[in-house]
Amino acid sequence: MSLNEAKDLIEAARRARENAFAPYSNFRVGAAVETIDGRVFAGCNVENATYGLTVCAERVAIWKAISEGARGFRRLVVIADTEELTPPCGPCRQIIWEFCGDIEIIMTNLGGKVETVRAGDLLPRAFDRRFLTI
Ligand SMILES: O=c1ccn([C@H]2C[C@H](O)[C@@H](CO)O2)c(=O)[nH]1
Ligand SMILES: [Zn+2]
Repeated sequence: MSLNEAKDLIEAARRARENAFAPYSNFRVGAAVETIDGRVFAGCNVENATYGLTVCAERVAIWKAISEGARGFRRLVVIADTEELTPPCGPCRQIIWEFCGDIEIIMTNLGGKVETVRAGDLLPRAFDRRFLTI
């Protein structure tokens, strides 16, 4: 992966972040996932007055992709306005593992700082379908 190649994906996440519905936390997040065949699906966090119903940007992006029939992902971008780059939360790590496996996760901020990490490093020894021997 070259960061240059990821420019469009980062831009998609940055644009999605502008749609964040975050009146409660004021913490705006964007995400974008790229399929193996090059399609991009982006999402933002969507909060709710019942706080626990809030959905993160990463899950919105992935569920948009899945609901459009996309399968097989290459990389995922998450963008927020933090100096220490914002990683996916615990529930999102599980969802990323379910649909994307050991994908490359690109974390970035509005200033252009970028770090990459693999999903498997964020969620070691994950529970997944391999354990469901039904
Ligand atoms: O990786 C993250 C971390 C947090 N949030 C959202 C959830 C909530 O709306 C707000 C504060 O946690 O940020 C995301 O969308 N993605
Ligand atoms: Zn999350």
